Amino acid sequence: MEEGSFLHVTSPLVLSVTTLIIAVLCNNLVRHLNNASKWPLIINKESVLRRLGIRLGDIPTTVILDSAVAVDALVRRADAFSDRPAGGGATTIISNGRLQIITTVPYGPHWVALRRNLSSEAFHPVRGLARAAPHRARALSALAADLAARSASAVPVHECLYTALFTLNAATCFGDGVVDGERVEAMRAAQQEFLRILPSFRVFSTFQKVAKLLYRDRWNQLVHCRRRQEELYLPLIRARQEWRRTRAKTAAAAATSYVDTLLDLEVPDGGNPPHGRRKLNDGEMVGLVSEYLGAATGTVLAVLEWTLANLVLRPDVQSRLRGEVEAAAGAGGEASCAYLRAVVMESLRQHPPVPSVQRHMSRDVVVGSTPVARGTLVNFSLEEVGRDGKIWMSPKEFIPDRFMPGGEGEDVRLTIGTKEATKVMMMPFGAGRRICPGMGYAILHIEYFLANLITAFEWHPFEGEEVNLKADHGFFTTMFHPLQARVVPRVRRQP
Ligand code: HEM
Repeated sequence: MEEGSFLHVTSPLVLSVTTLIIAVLCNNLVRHLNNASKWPLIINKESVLRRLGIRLGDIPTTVILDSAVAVDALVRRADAFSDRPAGGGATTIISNGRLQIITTVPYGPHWVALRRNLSSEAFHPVRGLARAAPHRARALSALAADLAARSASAVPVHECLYTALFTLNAATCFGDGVVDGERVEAMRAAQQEFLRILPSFRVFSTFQKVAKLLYRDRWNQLVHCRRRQEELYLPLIRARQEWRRTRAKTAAAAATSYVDTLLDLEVPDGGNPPHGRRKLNDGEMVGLVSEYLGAATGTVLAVLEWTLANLVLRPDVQSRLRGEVEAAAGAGGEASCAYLRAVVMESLRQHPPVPSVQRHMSRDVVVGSTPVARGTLVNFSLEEVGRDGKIWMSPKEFIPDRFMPGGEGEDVRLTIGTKEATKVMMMPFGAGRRICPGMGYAILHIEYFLANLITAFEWHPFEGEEVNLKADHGFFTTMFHPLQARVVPRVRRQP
């Protein structure tokens, strides 16, 4: 928890000038010392700045670990807890706040338009999710072939899942027929690199001019990443536009892609008269596409990898799950897969890929019994809620049965609105107005891939490769030691 660093307690004008001077001096000093020294580099800008009390990008933060307090704030007092910090995403940073994506846009009509478009248009149960079924089937069959081809050695599960999920999300994003394999691979590499370095761009979210001066290399890297995304995404957006124009008659039968919905969308123009609407511009489209590909791939991938790792460690859970899925398939898909859902819930409880959610206070509030000043960031830990020993029995153990009838988590729901807010034991998708709009899409894909991967293959530890559940807290929480497994194709019995 960072409390009121130097940058937040002095008048902004004095501060900017002082910081600018310190920044230039510090830059020169560090360069001089590093050039003069014949020893390996021991001084860096961060350490010098921190000693001077300057932490660019830091905002005073209050951390909330208690689920009841979190729900009270996020759900019951949503009016005060609806915004994330301004300038918190690459698109917003690079455009100096002019361009917004769903994650960063302040609560209001622009947010409503962007969010409704994703959850009600792109993820419409029939137009979006159901019509994307062929994309899902293709991605699964390519993944199964990839796993089978590698089954003689330790399978790098993360890598295989990444390729399959990114290809699937690129198809649901840009639509059928406009993305070829080579371009998907280039986009995957660019997006993976972008997410890897994204947390380091936080320094630009406050005092951007000073930060740009101090971290010029990092700024250039950010600009380079965005250019690369524009080079890759804009031609596909144009191709889809053209495809829609020429294939207008048959287009009604095709799946609605996210880009289709963005091309149709009109957002408030924020001008005068107040009710004017406008189309999205190129910068906004690139930002929204990047948000979609990043969120839809990284989260689902993390959940699948954590779940498979736990199944490798727990052959008993694995064979029970396989038995349930095969029985349901044998019954023509009529039977429900309660245990499958329980396994996914247990994985989300223990390993939420997004470990915390943030809200930025636009006025003074009290959270629990803690007064929180305007301008503060409130950080709600989702990880702590799911692992709270006061709520869960043996919280560190992987026990899907806790979500089965009679278990302590039997009634737990993931959608947390006012009705469900009485019994909140986990909230991996957040809560309140800004709860994740991709929940349905994510659960559909996690269960689809898990059910198929578990019936097509047996999952074992690979000799000499320990399954280690240590977490890597990057942009998403993933496995610090990516899963390497022995994946054995199963010979399915003929019905
Ligand atoms: C297992 C999968 C996923 C998990 C655990 C997850 C988790 C989260 C969490 C915790 C938040 C913040 C909620 C809050 O502040 O209260 C969030 C927001 C968001 N998620 Fe997800 N997510 C997942 C999948 C997806 C998918 C598939 C998409 C689709 C593109 C997506 C798009 C978004 C967006 C756009 C937001 C910002 C919503 C807003 O500010 O209104 N997520 N997600």
